[in-house]
Amino acid sequence: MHALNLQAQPLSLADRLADLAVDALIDEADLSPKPALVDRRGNGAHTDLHLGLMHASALSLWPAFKEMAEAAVAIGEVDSTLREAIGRIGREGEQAMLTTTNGVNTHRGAIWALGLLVTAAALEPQSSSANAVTLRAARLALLEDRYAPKPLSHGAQVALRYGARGAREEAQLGFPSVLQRGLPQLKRSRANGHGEQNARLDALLAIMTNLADTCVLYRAGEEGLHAMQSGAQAVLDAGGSASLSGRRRLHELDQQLIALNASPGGAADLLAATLLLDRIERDGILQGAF
Ligand SMILES: CC(C)(COP(=O)(O)OP(=O)(O)OC[C@H]1O[C@@H](n2cnc3c(N)ncnc32)[C@H](O)[C@@H]1O)[C@@H](O)C(=O)NCCC(=O)NCCS
Ligand SMILES: Nc1ncnc2c1ncn2[C@@H]1O[C@H](COP(=O)(O)OP(=O)(O)OP(=O)(O)O)[C@@H](O)[C@H]1O
Repeated sequence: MHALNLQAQPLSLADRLADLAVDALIDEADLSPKPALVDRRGNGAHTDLHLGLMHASALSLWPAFKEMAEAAVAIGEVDSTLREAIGRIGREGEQAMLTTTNGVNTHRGAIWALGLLVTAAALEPQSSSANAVTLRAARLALLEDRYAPKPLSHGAQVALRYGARGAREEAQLGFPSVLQRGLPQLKRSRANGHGEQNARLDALLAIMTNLADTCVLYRAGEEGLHAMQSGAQAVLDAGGSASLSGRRRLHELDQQLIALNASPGGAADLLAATLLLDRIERDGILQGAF
């Protein structure tokens, strides 16, 4: 008779990266109080989203992130074959998301940003600094996907109206909002002893100070975008989320953005990207993986 083998199986690299991506999405959704976004307190400016839906959506994306990482390992270099493979997997992931949420867009931008980063990380797990991973992700984002449909998405409408190129440009430039805003602020606020949740809120605010968020532009135009950028800067200038006057400003910003219907969904995606890259830098990808 054989004894039952209860030893945990080591995770594959793709399993580990999919875990990290889903964790980053759940950490972003749970972080509270985020201005006008879905969080533990409520639905922010959204009528069709809630926290349970964000969690279910994040979990539904695990197979897509795993498959993207596997494609990176199998193909092994940044080329059109890999670009088109992850494009197809991303679209399938989006269908899984829409099936889970009954047609509501919970994570479209996140599939794009985190999908590229997971793929880039899996390509060279030994080279996993945020700089190196975002550079590979940018090279992938610059390649054309011949099979990508070109719908008149909200982002495309905003590009026509305001000239903002949104999620695609952010990735093609190597995620400057993450490298130059989110990650440095996360580290600064941690170093100042502000506590992890406040450091994450400050990182989100730092991203919001400068982002041309197409969700905000679509819903609230340039007035909404200005309110988001200047309001986020005011919170940081007042001492950030950990200070009493920063908290007051953050509450005002939340109220103002909700009144304008200006939900910064693009900034939320880039916070999730920041958390993913921070975790990869701190813990490595290979830990727990083979
Ligand atoms: C590039 C994407 C995001 C489409 O962009 P587009 O601007 O046309 O679309 P849409 O308005 O639907 O949404 C973009 C989403 O990006 C996020 N976002 C908004 N502004 C920004 C910004 N400045 N920076 C980063 N993300 C942003 C928001 O969550 C927003 O909802 C993507 O969905 C896409 O084209 N996918 C095709 C499939 C593919 O190639 N996938 C690759 C798998 S990794
Ligand atoms: N915590 C969050 N709350 C709200 N949106 C988020 C959050 N995290 C990420 N997002 C991003 O915001 C986007 C959803 O924004 P939005 O609802 O404005 O999208 P839309 O489909 O363009 O608009 P609408 O709902 O007006 O049709 C998603 O693509 C998602 O990636």
